Amino acid sequence: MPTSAAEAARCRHLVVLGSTGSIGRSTLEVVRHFPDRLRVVGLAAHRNWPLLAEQCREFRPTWAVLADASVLPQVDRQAFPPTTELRVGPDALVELACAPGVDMVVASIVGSAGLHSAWAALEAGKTLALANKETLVVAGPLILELARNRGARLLPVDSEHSALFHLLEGRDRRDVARLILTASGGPFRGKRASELRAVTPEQALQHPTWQMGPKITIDSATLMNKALEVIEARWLFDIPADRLEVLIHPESMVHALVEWADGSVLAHLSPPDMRLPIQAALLYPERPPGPARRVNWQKLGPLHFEPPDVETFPALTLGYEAAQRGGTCGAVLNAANEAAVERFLAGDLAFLDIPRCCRAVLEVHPYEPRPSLDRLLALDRWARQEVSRWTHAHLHPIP
Ligand SMILES: NC(=O)C1=CN([C@@H]2O[C@H](COP(=O)(O)OP(=O)(O)OC[C@H]3O[C@@H](n4cnc5c(N)ncnc54)[C@H](OP(=O)(O)O)[C@@H]3O)[C@@H](O)[C@H]2O)C=CC1
Ligand SMILES: CC(=O)[C@@H](O)[C@H](O)COP(=O)(O)O
Ligand SMILES: [Mn+2]
Repeated sequence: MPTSAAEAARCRHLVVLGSTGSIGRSTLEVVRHFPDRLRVVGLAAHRNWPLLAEQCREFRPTWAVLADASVLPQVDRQAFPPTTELRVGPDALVELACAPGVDMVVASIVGSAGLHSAWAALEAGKTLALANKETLVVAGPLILELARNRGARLLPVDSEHSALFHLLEGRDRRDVARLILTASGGPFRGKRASELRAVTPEQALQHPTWQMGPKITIDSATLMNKALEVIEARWLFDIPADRLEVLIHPESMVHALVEWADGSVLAHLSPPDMRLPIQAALLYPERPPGPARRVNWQKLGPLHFEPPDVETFPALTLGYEAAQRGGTCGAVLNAANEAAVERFLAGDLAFLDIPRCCRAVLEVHPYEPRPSLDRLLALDRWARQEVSRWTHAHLHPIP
């Protein structure tokens, strides 16, 4: 806790949305490391009330939210400290995102379910530490316009985008030739499509370098994560898709590179540890020593780079197409992918069907170049129904 008035004034008041997930838990590790600089005033989860209660007992926030109200009958209110007000439902989540006295909102809910609360935080002028890439994939231009209009700062947490944000800071964007995002290649790097027909969720959930939640881990295996990141970067850095490149880098030590017009390249290196980009956002613009692992240059060994295999991993091509066309494409691709990943994890869809199904939905969707937020949300619902139809029409036993 801050000990003087000066320290208290420097202390940032945080709300962590999705505190029970992988990014949420890493965020709380960073907070634990900086008790004088960061104070948690609100925590939110979907249904995992035992972990939320444990986090509340440690961090003593003013508010806690469970976004899924149907979990309420199971909740033991005595598990929460009496000083924490527990609220339930999606409206409570949105209210928490714009609560008074909150400086920064960490958006670490997974999927487009995180969009409303991220939007509310920006609308209220809060600084948004954005891990939830789907918010920008679905509604990038609207989100950036909102942030501009409200004078709200948007700090990327996604490791590649955090790296690019810091590499580009203070530089003249007109001198950028290309932005390069690295990808680990996932657990199936080097495989041919014919070897991936019978992939199980357990195999696809074995990420080689990062410990993450299930949805993004499957996205890494299909390379859809990089597809979403191309769209995220397209809006965040206002750069056309043909100047965004993806490079497979299995060590996940280099997160992004900026190639300047004169041919020089700046790279961002750190071990694969999300506590670093999270800390960079929470304490921005300062970079004090924190809990993240550091590069050991003596033991680092060789770093490898290779082009992505888009024949085996066609999701990446979908990302480029959606980034180029813009409009409704991001929302439709994202929702189709979320629904397809859910079905794959449930055993209803084969691994190779994830990008096939996404392409089919993207191709038949009623494209609009400048959709409203309501239209994007309607298309999100529509795309999920289309995935259901597609799955039923293509039902075949998974070998
Ligand atoms: N994990 C990582 O290293 C990285 C993640 N990201 C991005 O960060 C986001 C979070 O990822 P990750 O932490 O891995 O995901 P997890 O699945 O680990 O955590 C998701 C969190 O969101 C909550 N949640 C899920 N659905 C809802 C909902 N409908 N309403 C409210 N809350 C909900 C979960 O609550 P509950 O526990 O109760 O289910 C949980 O707290 C994603 O957008 C991902 O792409 C980006 C870069 C790296
Ligand atoms: C940690 C992070 O930012 C993830 O988005 C990561 O990039 C996923 O790994 P892949 O590089 O395999 O997609
Ligand atoms: Mn990333």
